[in-house]
Order: sequence, then C-alpha cells, then structure tokens
Amino acid sequence: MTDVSRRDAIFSTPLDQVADFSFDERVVDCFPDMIRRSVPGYAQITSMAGVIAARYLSPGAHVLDLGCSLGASTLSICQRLAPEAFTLQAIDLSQPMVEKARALLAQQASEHRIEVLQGDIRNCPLARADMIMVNFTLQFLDPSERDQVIQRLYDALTPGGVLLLSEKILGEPGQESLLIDLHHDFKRANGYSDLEISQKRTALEEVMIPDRLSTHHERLARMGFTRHDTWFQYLNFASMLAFK
Ligand SMILES: C[S@@+](CC[C@H](N)C(=O)[O-])C[C@H]1O[C@@H](n2cnc3c(N)ncnc32)[C@H](O)[C@@H]1O
Ligand SMILES: O=C(O)C(=O)C[C@]1(C(=O)O)C=C[C@@H](O)C=C1
Repeated sequence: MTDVSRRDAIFSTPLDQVADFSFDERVVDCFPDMIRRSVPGYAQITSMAGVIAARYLSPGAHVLDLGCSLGASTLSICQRLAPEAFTLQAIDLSQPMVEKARALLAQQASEHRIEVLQGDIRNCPLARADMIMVNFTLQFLDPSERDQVIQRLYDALTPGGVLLLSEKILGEPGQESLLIDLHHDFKRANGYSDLEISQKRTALEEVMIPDRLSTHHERLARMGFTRHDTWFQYLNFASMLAFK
C-alpha cells in the first residue's frame, strides 16, 4: 500500500491506565506502520494474496476480504487480476477503517469492482464466494465465537472455494515463550521500546487471544474443510489455506 502512514507512537509514553486496544481513529492513522513493524511476514502474506487468487480463481469469481482494515490484501489481488476477472466485497467492523479503506481503494484500484462495507463478520450477510480472506481478524473474536464464524465462512464458500486464514498464534506446548520472546525482539529491532511493547501487550491482553496452530487445523477439519495446510509461518504468525 503506497499510503504514507504516520509513525505508530500510540504506546510510547507512560499511560496511567492502558485501555483495551481498539481500531479507532488513532490506530487507523498509523495502521500501515503499526502492522508492518508488529507482524512478522505481513508484507509477504498480503502480497501472496494476489498470487493465491491468481492460482485458484476463475473468471467471474467473487472474493470476500473480512476484517479488511485498509484493504492491503484486496489491493494485492487487484494488482494481479484484471478488473473484469472478479468482484470483491471488503468488510470491516471499524467505521474509521472502512472510510479510509474506501478512499484508498478508490485511488489505487479505481477500475476494480470493489465494495467496502461496514459489518461484523459474526453476523453480517455473506455473499457466495470463491475465495475468502480473513487476515489477522479471527484472533479478535472471543474464542467461543470462532467455530461459528468459521462455519459461516465454510457455508458461504462455493465447492472447491478457498479460505486464506492468517493469525497470530500461540506456540505449541513448550514453544510458547520462545516465539513470544523472539516476537518482542522483532518489535525492538523495528524501533519499538520496551515500554511500547509492554503497554501494547496489556492493551491486547483481553481483546486478542491467539489459538494454537493445531487448534486452527482441528477447527477447520471439524467445520468440514477437506484440505487445510499451513503455507507460511514466521515466529508466532502463520497463514493457512483451506479448501471446501
Ligand atoms: C489486524 S487488522 C486486519 C488486517 C487486514 N486484514 C490486513 O491484511 O491489512 C484486524 C481488523 O479486524 C477488524 N475486526 C475486528 N473484529 C471484527 C469483526 N467482528 N467483524 C469485522 N471486522 C472486525 C478490525 O476493525 C481491524 O480492522
Ligand atoms: O501481537 C502483537 O503484539 C501485535 O501487535 C499484533 C497485531 C495484530 O496481529 O493484529 C495487533 C494489533 C495491530 O493491528 C497490529 C498487530
């Protein structure tokens, strides 16, 4: 995304009380910088979205980008597929995110048939889709709601349709602290201070509870996906492909 984003300094000064993390205007303003410096493999995963779409979609396909934020995954598909090849709906819960995504995609993918909608993936209407992307979004739902959402996505997919699911993950037993420590080193290497890392961790504690990769695969199997593979992992961030 070529948007010049403000540098993320949200947690850089000591806060009396750290509020729960939310995708409000302040986060939207610095989001590209925040996610690039926080999520190992973010650029690789989003750029592969277009490559994956080019492999699996046929002309006339419909795509859903759920929890689209500023539309990085959507834009990746627009860079790989011609405007007449597909239609796409990008959906996000955060109104400021939706407004900025609309403006950016109107600038950067004006020829493509994209609709950006505000909605909650737990209950918004989902059109029949040949590809669904849920990148770093399921992790923000209560763990008890995740089965039902993956079931909705399975139901919305056409036979043979593909789900691209990317998540922060909890390491398997015995591996948890290694991945967390290295992720904090990754953030430090990208210019975040110990204060920023620790205050953001507190802000995310109640609102982002990662599952193990094995839990994701068990859920995908339980909801009926015939094939599901991890195609990417970088520290405690992973991306899966699942086929109906
Ligand atoms: C880490 S960001 C996703 C990044 C994005 N997919 C990308 O690749 O750039 C998580 C997004 O999920 C959205 N979100 C959280 N809960 C949601 C829900 N229940 N329904 C729809 N969107 C949700 C947030 O507003 C936020 O924009
Ligand atoms: O796990 C963390 O510490 C993160 O900062 C991760 C994460 C994410 O995975 O979405 C959390 C919130 C922001 O959207 C950017 C990155």
